[in-house]
Amino acid sequence: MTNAVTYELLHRDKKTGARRGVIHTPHGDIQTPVFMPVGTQGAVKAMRPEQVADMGAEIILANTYHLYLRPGHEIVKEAGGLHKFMNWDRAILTDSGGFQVFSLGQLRKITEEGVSFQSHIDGSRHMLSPEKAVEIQNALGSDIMMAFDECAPYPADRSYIKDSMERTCRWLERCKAAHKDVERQSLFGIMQGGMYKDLRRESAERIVDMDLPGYSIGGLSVGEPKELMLDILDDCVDLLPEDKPRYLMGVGTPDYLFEGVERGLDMFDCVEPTRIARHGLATTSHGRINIKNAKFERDFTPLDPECDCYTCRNYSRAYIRHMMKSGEMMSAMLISNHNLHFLIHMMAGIREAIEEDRFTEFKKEFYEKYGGFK
Ligand SMILES: CNc1nc2c(CC[C@H]3O[C@@H](OC)[C@H](O)[C@@H]3O)c3nc(N)[nH]c(=O)c3cc2[nH]1
Ligand SMILES: [Zn+2]
Repeated sequence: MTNAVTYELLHRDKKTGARRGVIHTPHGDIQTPVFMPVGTQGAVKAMRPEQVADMGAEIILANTYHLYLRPGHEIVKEAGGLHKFMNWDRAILTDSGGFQVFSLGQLRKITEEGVSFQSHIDGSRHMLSPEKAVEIQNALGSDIMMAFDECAPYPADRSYIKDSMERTCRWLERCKAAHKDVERQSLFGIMQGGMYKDLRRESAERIVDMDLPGYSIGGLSVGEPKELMLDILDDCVDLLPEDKPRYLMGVGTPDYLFEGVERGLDMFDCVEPTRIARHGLATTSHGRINIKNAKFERDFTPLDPECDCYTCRNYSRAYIRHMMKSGEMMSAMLISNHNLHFLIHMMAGIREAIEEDRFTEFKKEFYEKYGGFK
Protein backbone atom coordinates (compact mmCIF):
# COMPACT_ATOMS: atom_id res chain seq x y z
CA MET A 1 0.00 0.00 0.00
CA THR A 2 1.99 3.05 -1.16
CA ASN A 3 0.90 6.51 -0.12
CA ALA A 4 -0.11 8.88 -2.94
CA VAL A 5 2.33 11.46 -1.58
CA THR A 6 5.88 10.70 -0.40
CA TYR A 7 8.82 12.87 0.69
CA GLU A 8 12.48 12.56 -0.29
CA LEU A 9 15.10 14.51 1.71
CA LEU A 10 17.88 15.62 -0.68
CA HIS A 11 20.10 17.84 1.41
CA ARG A 12 20.18 19.61 4.74
CA ASP A 13 21.96 22.93 5.31
CA LYS A 14 25.13 22.51 7.37
CA LYS A 15 24.49 25.50 9.66
CA THR A 16 20.70 25.68 10.10
CA GLY A 17 17.64 23.42 10.09
CA ALA A 18 16.93 24.35 6.47
CA ARG A 19 16.33 21.31 4.26
CA ARG A 20 15.98 20.65 0.55
CA GLY A 21 13.64 17.91 -0.63
CA VAL A 22 11.13 16.69 -3.20
CA ILE A 23 7.51 15.72 -2.63
CA HIS A 24 6.30 13.08 -5.09
CA THR A 25 2.58 13.29 -5.89
CA PRO A 26 0.23 11.69 -8.48
CA HIS A 27 0.28 15.08 -10.26
CA GLY A 28 4.02 15.57 -10.37
CA ASP A 29 6.95 16.39 -8.14
CA ILE A 30 7.20 19.43 -5.86
CA GLN A 31 10.63 20.87 -5.14
CA THR A 32 10.86 22.01 -1.51
CA PRO A 33 10.93 24.35 0.30
CA VAL A 34 7.89 25.48 -1.65
CA PHE A 35 5.51 28.44 -1.57
CA MET A 36 1.99 27.39 -2.64
CA PRO A 37 -0.23 29.99 -4.35
CA VAL A 38 -3.72 30.01 -2.86
CA GLY A 39 -6.72 29.42 -5.13
CA THR A 40 -9.36 29.26 -2.39
CA GLN A 41 -12.47 29.08 -4.62
CA GLY A 42 -10.83 27.22 -7.50
CA ALA A 43 -8.76 30.00 -9.03
CA VAL A 44 -5.64 31.90 -8.04
CA LYS A 45 -7.27 35.33 -8.13
CA ALA A 46 -6.67 37.33 -11.33
CA MET A 47 -4.40 34.61 -12.70
CA ARG A 48 -4.87 31.98 -15.42
CA PRO A 49 -3.50 28.49 -14.56
CA GLU A 50 -0.96 28.61 -17.44
CA GLN A 51 0.56 31.77 -15.97
CA VAL A 52 0.80 30.16 -12.51
CA ALA A 53 2.44 27.08 -14.05
CA ASP A 54 4.78 29.16 -16.27
CA MET A 55 6.21 30.97 -13.26
CA GLY A 56 7.14 27.60 -11.78
CA ALA A 57 4.34 26.82 -9.32
CA GLU A 58 4.07 23.05 -8.88
CA ILE A 59 1.19 23.00 -6.38
CA ILE A 60 -1.70 25.30 -5.52
CA LEU A 61 -4.29 25.37 -2.75
CA ALA A 62 -8.07 25.24 -2.84
CA ASN A 63 -10.53 25.21 0.00
CA THR A 64 -13.04 22.57 1.07
CA TYR A 65 -15.37 24.98 2.88
CA HIS A 66 -15.69 27.36 -0.07
CA LEU A 67 -16.03 24.69 -2.79
CA TYR A 68 -18.57 22.75 -0.72
CA LEU A 69 -20.77 25.83 -0.37
CA ARG A 70 -20.26 26.91 -3.97
CA PRO A 71 -20.53 25.33 -6.54
CA GLY A 72 -20.82 22.15 -4.40
CA HIS A 73 -18.41 19.19 -4.38
CA GLU A 74 -20.83 16.99 -6.37
CA ILE A 75 -20.70 19.42 -9.29
CA VAL A 76 -16.89 19.49 -9.18
CA LYS A 77 -16.91 15.67 -9.10
CA GLU A 78 -19.29 15.53 -12.10
CA ALA A 79 -16.91 17.87 -13.93
CA GLY A 80 -14.20 15.24 -13.51
CA GLY A 81 -12.67 16.56 -10.29
CA LEU A 82 -10.99 19.83 -9.34
CA HIS A 83 -7.91 19.41 -11.58
CA LYS A 84 -10.15 19.14 -14.66
CA PHE A 85 -12.69 21.72 -13.45
CA MET A 86 -10.05 24.43 -12.95
CA ASN A 87 -7.74 23.29 -15.77
CA TRP A 88 -4.74 22.68 -13.47
CA ASP A 89 -2.85 19.42 -14.08
CA ARG A 90 -0.22 19.79 -11.37
CA ALA A 91 -0.62 19.08 -7.65
CA ILE A 92 -3.47 20.47 -5.54
CA LEU A 93 -3.70 20.69 -1.75
CA THR A 94 -7.15 21.29 -0.30
CA ASP A 95 -7.50 22.80 3.11
CA SER A 96 -10.22 21.21 5.22
CA GLY A 97 -12.26 24.26 6.08
CA GLY A 98 -11.18 24.04 9.73
CA PHE A 99 -9.93 27.60 9.59
CA GLN A 100 -12.96 28.98 7.77
CA VAL A 101 -15.72 27.53 9.93
CA PHE A 102 -13.90 28.73 13.03
CA SER A 103 -13.48 32.24 11.71
CA LEU A 104 -17.25 32.44 11.19
CA GLY A 105 -17.54 33.41 14.86
CA GLN A 106 -21.16 33.56 16.06
CA LEU A 107 -22.43 31.78 12.95
CA ARG A 108 -21.07 28.41 14.11
CA LYS A 109 -21.49 25.85 16.89
CA ILE A 110 -18.86 23.25 17.77
CA THR A 111 -19.78 19.79 19.10
CA GLU A 112 -17.93 16.47 19.22
CA GLU A 113 -19.74 15.56 15.97
CA GLY A 114 -18.37 18.55 14.09
CA VAL A 115 -19.25 22.17 13.39
CA SER A 116 -22.69 23.41 12.43
CA PHE A 117 -22.57 26.79 10.74
CA GLN A 118 -24.46 29.25 8.62
CA SER A 119 -23.20 29.82 5.10
CA HIS A 120 -21.56 33.24 4.68
CA ILE A 121 -23.13 33.24 1.20
CA ASP A 122 -26.86 32.72 1.82
CA GLY A 123 -27.22 31.99 5.53
CA SER A 124 -28.23 28.34 4.90
CA ARG A 125 -27.37 25.92 7.70
CA HIS A 126 -24.69 23.23 7.28
CA MET A 127 -22.67 20.75 9.31
CA LEU A 128 -19.01 20.02 8.60
CA SER A 129 -17.65 16.91 10.30
CA PRO A 130 -14.39 15.00 9.85
CA GLU A 131 -16.25 12.47 7.68
CA LYS A 132 -17.91 15.21 5.62
CA ALA A 133 -14.61 17.06 5.11
CA VAL A 134 -13.03 13.83 3.85
CA GLU A 135 -16.01 13.07 1.57
CA ILE A 136 -15.78 16.56 0.04
CA GLN A 137 -12.02 16.31 -0.55
CA ASN A 138 -12.42 12.81 -2.03
CA ALA A 139 -14.91 14.33 -4.48
CA LEU A 140 -12.58 17.22 -5.29
CA GLY A 141 -9.74 14.75 -5.94
CA SER A 142 -6.92 16.86 -4.45
CA ASP A 143 -3.55 15.14 -4.06
CA ILE A 144 -3.14 16.35 -0.46
CA MET A 145 -6.18 16.58 1.84
CA MET A 146 -5.92 18.43 5.14
CA ALA A 147 -7.62 16.88 8.16
CA PHE A 148 -10.67 18.61 9.64
CA ASP A 149 -9.36 20.51 12.62
CA GLU A 150 -10.08 23.44 14.85
CA CYS A 151 -7.76 26.35 14.25
CA ALA A 152 -8.12 27.75 17.77
CA PRO A 153 -8.31 31.53 18.18
CA TYR A 154 -5.49 33.67 19.64
CA PRO A 155 -5.34 34.46 22.48
CA ALA A 156 -7.13 31.59 24.18
CA ASP A 157 -6.75 30.13 27.67
CA ARG A 158 -5.01 26.85 28.26
CA SER A 159 -8.09 24.83 29.13
CA TYR A 160 -9.82 25.86 25.89
CA ILE A 161 -6.74 25.01 23.83
CA LYS A 162 -6.31 21.66 25.60
CA ASP A 163 -9.92 20.60 24.96
CA SER A 164 -9.76 21.86 21.38
CA MET A 165 -6.46 20.10 20.62
CA GLU A 166 -7.73 16.83 22.08
CA ARG A 167 -10.92 17.05 20.01
CA THR A 168 -8.85 17.80 16.89
CA CYS A 169 -6.84 14.61 17.60
CA ARG A 170 -10.09 12.60 17.86
CA TRP A 171 -11.30 14.21 14.64
CA LEU A 172 -8.04 13.19 12.96
CA GLU A 173 -8.67 9.54 13.90
CA ARG A 174 -12.09 9.87 12.25
CA CYS A 175 -10.63 11.53 9.13
CA LYS A 176 -8.11 8.71 8.82
CA ALA A 177 -10.84 6.06 9.23
CA ALA A 178 -13.03 7.79 6.64
CA HIS A 179 -10.33 8.18 3.97
CA LYS A 180 -10.08 4.95 1.97
CA ASP A 181 -8.11 5.52 -1.23
CA VAL A 182 -4.70 6.35 0.26
CA GLU A 183 -2.96 5.56 -3.04
CA ARG A 184 -4.84 8.33 -4.86
CA GLN A 185 -4.92 11.06 -2.19
CA SER A 186 -2.87 11.61 0.95
CA LEU A 187 -4.34 12.87 4.23
CA PHE A 188 -2.11 15.24 6.22
CA GLY A 189 -2.52 15.65 9.99
CA ILE A 190 -2.50 19.08 11.63
CA MET A 191 -0.71 19.91 14.89
CA GLN A 192 -2.60 22.25 17.17
CA GLY A 193 -1.99 23.33 20.78
CA GLY A 194 -2.12 27.13 20.56
CA MET A 195 0.86 28.88 22.15
CA TYR A 196 1.39 26.14 24.78
CA LYS A 197 4.55 24.14 24.05
CA ASP A 198 3.50 21.15 26.17
CA LEU A 199 0.15 20.93 24.37
CA ARG A 200 1.93 21.19 21.02
CA ARG A 201 4.21 18.31 22.10
CA GLU A 202 1.20 16.21 23.09
CA SER A 203 -0.55 17.01 19.80
CA ALA A 204 2.58 16.07 17.84
CA GLU A 205 2.96 12.74 19.65
CA ARG A 206 -0.65 11.77 19.00
CA ILE A 207 -0.80 12.74 15.33
CA VAL A 208 2.64 11.29 14.50
CA ASP A 209 1.49 8.00 16.06
CA MET A 210 -1.16 7.82 13.34
CA ASP A 211 1.64 7.49 10.77
CA LEU A 212 0.17 9.82 8.13
CA PRO A 213 2.02 10.75 4.89
CA GLY A 214 2.54 14.37 5.93
CA TYR A 215 1.91 16.89 8.69
CA SER A 216 1.24 20.58 9.13
CA ILE A 217 1.59 23.05 11.96
CA GLY A 218 -1.77 24.79 12.38
CA GLY A 219 -3.07 27.36 14.81
CA LEU A 220 -0.35 29.88 13.96
CA SER A 221 -0.35 33.06 11.91
CA VAL A 222 -3.58 33.90 13.71
CA GLY A 223 -2.55 37.33 14.99
CA GLU A 224 0.13 36.31 17.50
CA PRO A 225 3.34 38.41 17.69
CA LYS A 226 6.11 37.26 15.34
CA GLU A 227 8.51 36.42 18.21
CA LEU A 228 5.86 34.20 19.77
CA MET A 229 5.30 32.28 16.53
CA LEU A 230 9.04 31.80 16.06
CA ASP A 231 9.43 30.68 19.68
CA ILE A 232 6.68 28.06 19.20
CA LEU A 233 8.27 26.91 15.94
CA ASP A 234 11.69 26.59 17.60
CA ASP A 235 10.09 24.04 19.86
CA CYS A 236 7.75 22.08 17.65
CA VAL A 237 9.04 21.68 14.07
CA ASP A 238 11.43 18.89 15.03
CA LEU A 239 8.60 16.99 16.72
CA LEU A 240 7.35 16.15 13.20
CA PRO A 241 8.92 13.21 11.33
CA GLU A 242 12.04 13.96 9.26
CA ASP A 243 10.92 11.66 6.45
CA LYS A 244 7.63 13.45 5.77
CA PRO A 245 6.65 16.90 4.49
CA ARG A 246 6.24 19.61 7.12
CA TYR A 247 3.74 22.36 6.20
CA LEU A 248 3.29 25.67 8.03
CA MET A 249 -0.26 26.84 7.28
CA GLY A 250 -1.06 30.40 6.31
CA VAL A 251 2.53 31.66 6.11
CA GLY A 252 3.56 34.01 4.65
CA THR A 253 5.51 37.06 3.76
CA PRO A 254 9.20 36.85 2.76
CA ASP A 255 10.58 37.24 6.31
CA TYR A 256 8.34 34.50 7.71
CA LEU A 257 9.26 32.22 4.80
CA PHE A 258 12.97 32.59 5.53
CA GLU A 259 12.39 31.99 9.27
CA GLY A 260 10.22 28.95 8.54
CA VAL A 261 12.73 27.44 6.11
CA GLU A 262 15.53 28.01 8.61
CA ARG A 263 13.61 25.87 11.13
CA GLY A 264 13.18 22.95 8.76
CA LEU A 265 9.74 23.59 7.27
CA ASP A 266 9.03 22.49 3.69
CA MET A 267 5.65 23.92 2.60
CA PHE A 268 4.02 27.33 2.96
CA ASP A 269 0.84 29.02 1.72
CA CYS A 270 -0.50 32.55 1.99
CA VAL A 271 -3.17 34.64 0.29
CA GLU A 272 -1.00 37.74 0.71
CA PRO A 273 0.71 38.03 -2.70
CA THR A 274 -2.61 38.27 -4.58
CA ARG A 275 -4.54 39.98 -1.77
CA ILE A 276 -2.11 42.91 -1.40
CA ALA A 277 -1.88 43.14 -5.22
CA ARG A 278 -5.57 44.09 -5.34
CA HIS A 279 -4.71 47.01 -3.05
CA GLY A 280 -1.84 48.17 -5.26
CA LEU A 281 0.98 46.76 -3.11
CA ALA A 282 3.91 45.11 -4.88
CA THR A 283 6.68 43.10 -3.22
CA THR A 284 10.08 44.01 -4.70
CA SER A 285 13.69 43.08 -3.90
CA HIS A 286 13.98 46.45 -2.13
CA GLY A 287 10.84 46.10 -0.02
CA ARG A 288 7.19 46.79 -0.68
CA ILE A 289 5.91 49.65 -2.83
CA ASN A 290 2.42 51.10 -3.02
CA ILE A 291 1.85 51.78 -6.70
CA LYS A 292 -0.86 54.36 -5.91
CA ASN A 293 1.85 56.71 -4.59
CA ALA A 294 2.08 59.93 -6.65
CA LYS A 295 5.86 59.53 -6.91
CA PHE A 296 5.28 56.77 -9.52
CA GLU A 297 3.25 59.00 -11.87
CA ARG A 298 6.18 59.51 -14.26
CA ASP A 299 8.20 56.48 -13.20
CA PHE A 300 8.71 54.46 -16.41
CA THR A 301 10.84 51.73 -14.75
CA PRO A 302 9.43 48.26 -13.92
CA LEU A 303 7.95 47.37 -10.50
CA ASP A 304 11.23 45.63 -9.69
CA PRO A 305 14.29 46.30 -11.89
CA GLU A 306 15.74 42.93 -10.79
CA CYS A 307 12.64 40.93 -11.77
CA ASP A 308 12.18 39.16 -15.11
CA CYS A 309 8.46 38.40 -14.77
CA TYR A 310 5.92 39.16 -17.52
CA THR A 311 4.79 42.32 -15.69
CA CYS A 312 8.32 43.69 -15.17
CA ARG A 313 9.36 42.88 -18.74
CA ASN A 314 6.41 44.71 -20.34
CA TYR A 315 4.95 47.43 -18.10
CA SER A 316 6.11 50.46 -16.14
CA ARG A 317 5.19 51.64 -12.66
CA ALA A 318 3.47 54.64 -14.28
CA TYR A 319 1.24 52.39 -16.37
CA ILE A 320 0.36 50.06 -13.49
CA ARG A 321 -0.36 53.09 -11.28
CA HIS A 322 -2.68 54.41 -14.02
CA MET A 323 -4.43 51.01 -14.19
CA MET A 324 -4.86 51.04 -10.40
CA LYS A 325 -6.11 54.66 -10.25
CA SER A 326 -8.59 54.07 -13.07
CA GLY A 327 -9.96 50.91 -11.46
CA GLU A 328 -8.86 48.65 -14.31
CA MET A 329 -8.73 44.88 -13.48
CA MET A 330 -5.40 44.89 -15.30
CA SER A 331 -3.74 46.32 -12.17
CA ALA A 332 -4.71 43.27 -10.08
CA MET A 333 -3.64 40.96 -12.93
CA LEU A 334 -0.23 42.57 -13.38
CA ILE A 335 0.66 43.04 -9.70
CA SER A 336 -0.62 39.56 -8.71
CA ASN A 337 1.51 38.06 -11.46
CA HIS A 338 4.57 39.91 -10.21
CA ASN A 339 3.99 39.24 -6.49
CA LEU A 340 3.53 35.50 -7.04
CA HIS A 341 6.52 35.33 -9.37
CA PHE A 342 8.60 37.16 -6.76
CA LEU A 343 7.84 34.60 -4.03
CA ILE A 344 8.14 31.56 -6.32
CA HIS A 345 11.49 32.90 -7.56
CA MET A 346 12.63 33.68 -4.01
CA MET A 347 11.93 30.07 -3.00
CA ALA A 348 13.96 28.82 -5.99
CA GLY A 349 16.83 30.95 -4.69
CA ILE A 350 16.39 29.49 -1.21
CA ARG A 351 16.46 25.92 -2.59
CA GLU A 352 19.66 26.64 -4.50
CA ALA A 353 21.25 28.28 -1.44
CA ILE A 354 20.47 25.22 0.70
CA GLU A 355 22.00 22.91 -1.92
CA GLU A 356 25.17 25.00 -1.83
CA ASP A 357 25.25 25.34 2.00
CA ARG A 358 24.93 29.11 1.82
CA PHE A 359 21.37 29.60 3.13
CA THR A 360 22.51 31.95 5.94
CA GLU A 361 24.40 34.16 3.50
CA PHE A 362 21.46 34.17 1.05
CA LYS A 363 19.07 35.18 3.85
CA LYS A 364 21.41 37.98 4.97
CA GLU A 365 21.76 39.32 1.39
CA PHE A 366 17.99 39.25 0.93
CA TYR A 367 17.27 41.05 4.22
CA GLU A 368 19.90 43.75 3.49
CA LYS A 369 18.26 44.59 0.14
CA TYR A 370 14.66 44.10 1.20
CA GLY A 371 15.05 46.31 4.26
CA GLY A 372 12.78 46.36 7.28
CA PHE A 373 9.84 44.01 7.11
CA LYS A 374 6.29 45.25 7.49
C1 LIG B 1 -3.44 33.09 7.41
N1 LIG B 1 -3.11 32.36 8.59
C2 LIG B 1 -3.51 31.08 8.71
N2 LIG B 1 -4.13 30.37 7.73
C3 LIG B 1 -4.40 29.16 8.28
C4 LIG B 1 -5.07 28.05 7.72
C5 LIG B 1 -5.42 28.03 6.25
C6 LIG B 1 -6.41 29.04 5.84
C7 LIG B 1 -7.00 28.72 4.47
O1 LIG B 1 -7.95 29.73 4.20
C8 LIG B 1 -7.61 30.42 3.02
O2 LIG B 1 -6.80 31.54 3.31
C9 LIG B 1 -7.33 32.43 4.28
C10 LIG B 1 -6.82 29.45 2.23
O3 LIG B 1 -7.66 28.54 1.55
C11 LIG B 1 -6.00 28.76 3.32
O4 LIG B 1 -5.64 27.46 2.96
C12 LIG B 1 -5.33 26.94 8.57
N3 LIG B 1 -6.06 25.87 8.08
C13 LIG B 1 -6.34 24.83 8.90
N4 LIG B 1 -7.07 23.78 8.45
N5 LIG B 1 -5.92 24.78 10.22
C14 LIG B 1 -5.17 25.78 10.75
O5 LIG B 1 -4.78 25.70 11.93
C15 LIG B 1 -4.87 26.94 9.92
C16 LIG B 1 -4.16 28.04 10.45
C17 LIG B 1 -3.94 29.15 9.62
N6 LIG B 1 -3.36 30.36 9.86
ZN1 LIG C 1 8.15 41.27 -11.72
